[in-house]
Amino acid sequence: MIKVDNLAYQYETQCVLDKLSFEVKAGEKVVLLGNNGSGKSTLLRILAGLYFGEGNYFYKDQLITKKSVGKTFRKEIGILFQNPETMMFNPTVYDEIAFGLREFDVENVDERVHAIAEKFHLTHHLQSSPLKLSGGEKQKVMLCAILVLEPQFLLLDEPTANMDPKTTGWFVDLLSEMNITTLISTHNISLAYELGDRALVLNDKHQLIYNGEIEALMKDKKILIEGNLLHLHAHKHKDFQHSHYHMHHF
Ligand SMILES: Nc1ncnc2c1ncn2[C@@H]1O[C@H](COP(=O)(O)OP(=O)(O)OP(=O)(O)O)[C@@H](O)[C@H]1O
Repeated sequence: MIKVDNLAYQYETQCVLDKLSFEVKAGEKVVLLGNNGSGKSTLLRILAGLYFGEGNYFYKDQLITKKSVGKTFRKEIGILFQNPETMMFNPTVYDEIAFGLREFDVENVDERVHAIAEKFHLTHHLQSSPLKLSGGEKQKVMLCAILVLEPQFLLLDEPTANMDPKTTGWFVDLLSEMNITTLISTHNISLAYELGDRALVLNDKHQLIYNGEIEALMKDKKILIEGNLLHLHAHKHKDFQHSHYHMHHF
């Protein structure tokens, strides 16, 4: 579905993605792991056609450049930002969900908005201002606004960051039911298992240091440490000092 070849990106003089190459095949659910600032959000924005880096990015074998990005690409790719508020600009939840449908001249807007709101348990909020909802509810509204367009490639940036355990469980089930190619960034390594089959790991030097099965990653201490997913912690219990590895779940 997508192929990235030697992709690099820098903000002014700071390199934040260093020559990444990987593919995501149609139907796959891939988890993107890495420390704060390793470049995950930037990568997702490039894949959504919002930023353009060096190297090549192909979507369905088409080279994506500023010039080649068209309406079909925009409709087929859905991106959920880490902070949902940055995507909200409509007066009601209804309008927020309907916005993309109207923009792309999709038929039966009202029917579609109500159907997805019901699935997401948001019907009672349809006339509310989206900004007045809780963090987790805002995330749900923006996810609805994306999914109602039936995207083919879904980019999710820390989608569970604002969700409580129950909503996170609901979200994991939703994701596994959906048959959409997905790349999802998270810090929560224990969730990685439930969110996808394959993992990509970025290190602090913004390089791709792992591309493979999540199960094998969990056993690869070297990569887990380099990706800051595992740390050696020293503890003191009374007079006894010891240290052990500790997995970072959040
Ligand atoms: N608009 C910007 N201008 C300049 N630097 C930026 C900009 N956005 C991000 N950066 C820098 O680029 C680097 C990568 O940021 P990015 O948000 O892609 O990382 P991340 O892996 O998503 O981090 P986090 O896990 O904290 O969300 C960081 O050092 C960040 O400070």
